[in-house]
Amino acid sequence: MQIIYSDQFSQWYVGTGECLDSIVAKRQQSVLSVNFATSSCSVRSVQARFVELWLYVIQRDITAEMKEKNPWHRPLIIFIAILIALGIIALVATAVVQNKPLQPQKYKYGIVLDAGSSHTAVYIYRWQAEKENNTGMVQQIHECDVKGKGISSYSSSVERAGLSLRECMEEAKEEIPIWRHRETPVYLGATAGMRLLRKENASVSDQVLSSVEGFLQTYPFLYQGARIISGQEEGAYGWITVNYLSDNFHKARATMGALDLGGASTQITFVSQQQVESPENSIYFRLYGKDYHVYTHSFLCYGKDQALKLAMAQQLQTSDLPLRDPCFHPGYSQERTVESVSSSPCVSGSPALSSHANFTHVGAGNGTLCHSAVRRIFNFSHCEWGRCSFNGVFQPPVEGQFGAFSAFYFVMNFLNLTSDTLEESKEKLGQYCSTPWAEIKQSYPHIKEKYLAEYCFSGVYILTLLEDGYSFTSDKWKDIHFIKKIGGSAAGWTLGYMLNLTNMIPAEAPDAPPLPHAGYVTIMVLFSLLLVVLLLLCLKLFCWPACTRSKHII
Ligand SMILES: O=c1[nH]cnc2c1ncn2[C@@H]1O[C@H](COP(=O)(O)OP(=O)(O)O)[C@@H](O)[C@H]1O
Ligand SMILES: [Ca+2]
Repeated sequence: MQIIYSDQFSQWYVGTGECLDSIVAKRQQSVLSVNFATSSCSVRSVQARFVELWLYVIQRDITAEMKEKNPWHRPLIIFIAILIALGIIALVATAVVQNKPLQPQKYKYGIVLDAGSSHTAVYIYRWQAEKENNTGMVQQIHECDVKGKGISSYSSSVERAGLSLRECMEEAKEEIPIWRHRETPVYLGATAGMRLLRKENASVSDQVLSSVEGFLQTYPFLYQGARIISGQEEGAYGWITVNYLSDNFHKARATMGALDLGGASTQITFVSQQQVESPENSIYFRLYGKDYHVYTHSFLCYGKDQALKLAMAQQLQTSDLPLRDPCFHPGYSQERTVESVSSSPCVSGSPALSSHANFTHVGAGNGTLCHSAVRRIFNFSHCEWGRCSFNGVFQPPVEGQFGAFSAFYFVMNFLNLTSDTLEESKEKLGQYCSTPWAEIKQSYPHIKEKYLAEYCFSGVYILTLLEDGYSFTSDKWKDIHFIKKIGGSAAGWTLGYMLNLTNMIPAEAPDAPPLPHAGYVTIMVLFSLLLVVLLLLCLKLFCWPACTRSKHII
C-alpha cells in the first residue's frame, strides 16, 4: 500500500490495496476527511487505514512546525553528535591511561642493609619507575635476616663480617630482575653497635666497614657506600619512614612521632610546637612543600641490651654476690663473667667491677624492685635546659601520636601489652616477672632462651624509659602505637635513609597526582551517563524528523 502526499493539492493519494480501489485523504485544520473507494473491504480494515493516515498527518505536521520554529535543529544534531564522539574518545583514553598494565620493567629496586648491634637485616624496596616522587610509592618487597650476630661482633675476625652477608645478598640477586641489577643501589648503614666499636677502637671499626664494603662490591649492584650513621640520622630516618608509610606528608596531616628501641641505642623523634632549645636535637625538613621542625635524640647505651648491662653493672657494684636480680624470674640462675658486663664501653669506668672474675646471676622476680633497679641507670638529677628527659638531655613534652617499633614492638607484643593501659601493663608485667623460670620455659618451649630470660627486664625497661624517661604519662600512653610494619613495610630507619639518598622525597610538592581511583570511577560513570543522555536526545532529534521527513510511507 502506498500513500502519496501532494503539496499542490494538500492531499494524500493512497494507492490501491488488497481491498481498496483508491483512497483520497484531505486535511483541513484538525479534520481529516478520507474517501475510500472500496470493492470488498471490511469496515475494520477501512477504520485501521484511517487511523494510520491520521497519525501520519499529525506527525508530519509537528515535524514541519518544529523545523519552522527551530532553525538550529540540524546544527544542534551535528553538535551533539560531535560531543558524543568526543565523549567516547575521552572515555576510552581515560580508561587506557588509568588501566595501563604495569610491566615488570617499570619497577626500580633499592637495597638497604641495616647493620644493627645485634644483627644485620637486608631490605629490598621496589617502586614504579615513573612515580618516584609520589608518597607511599616505595614498598618493601623482601627482608632477609643475616644469620649470626651484628657486624660489630666480628672485631676479632674482620674478614668474616663481609662474608656473613653472603646468603642474604644471594637472595637479593634472586629477588631483583637481572636487567635491573646494575642500576639497583645498595646502601649499608651501621648503627649503635658500630658506634660503640668505633669509640673503643676506631681502626677495627674501619676494618669491619672495609670488609663489608669489599664484599658488597663483589655484587653486580650499584654500591653506594657502607657507613656508620649518626644517632640523629637514625632517629630522623625512622621518623621519615613511619610518616611516609602512613602517607602523612602527602596529605599534609599531623605527623607521627617515632620511637625506636635497638640493642645498643634508642631514639625518640617527634614534631614539637615548643622551641627546641638544644641545636643538636633539632632538625629541619622541607618535604612536599611543607616545613617540619623536628625534635630528635638518640641515647647511646640505652638500647635494651646495653641497658641490661648498665643495670647489672649497677647492681654488681651495690649488692653482694650472688647477684639477686629482681628483673629475672625466680629460679633463674646463670654463671657469668664480670667481663661480659664490664667490657662494654657503656659500662667501663666502674672500678668496683674488677674485683671478681665470675658471678652467679640469680633471678628474684619482682616487678617493683626491678623498676627501682632500672630507674637507677637513668640520671634525673641535672638539667641545664627548661626541661629534660634524662641524663641532662633536653626534651620538650611529648606531643601527638607515636609509632614505637623494633624492640619496643618485639617485647610488648611478646608480653601481650600492646593495647593495655600503663597501669594494666605494670600489673601484668609484675605478675609475669614473678612467674617461676621453669614455668616460663615450659610455656614457651620454642622461644630463644636468651630472649625469654630477658623479657621481664626488657618490659620493665620499656615502661620505665617511656614513663619516667620520656614522660609518657597514663593519659598519653594510648598515643603510643606498638607497630612492626606499616602496609607491609617494616617500621625502621632504612626506608627513610634510602628515600633521602635517592632524592625520592622532594622539598616541593610534585605536580598534581594522577586521578585517585574513586575520582576515576566517578568520572567514568558520570561521562557514561552523560553520553547515554546525549545519545537519547540525538535519537529523538535526529531520527524522528528524519523518519517523517519522507513523503512516502511504505
Ligand atoms: O624477636 C625478638 N624478641 C625480642 N627482641 C628482639 C627480637 N628480635 C630482635 N630483638 C632485639 O631488638 C634489638 C634490635 O637492635 P638492633 O640490632 O637493631 O640494634 P641497634 O639499633 O641498637 O644498633 C636487639 O636488642 C634484639 O635483641
Ligand atoms: Ca636498630
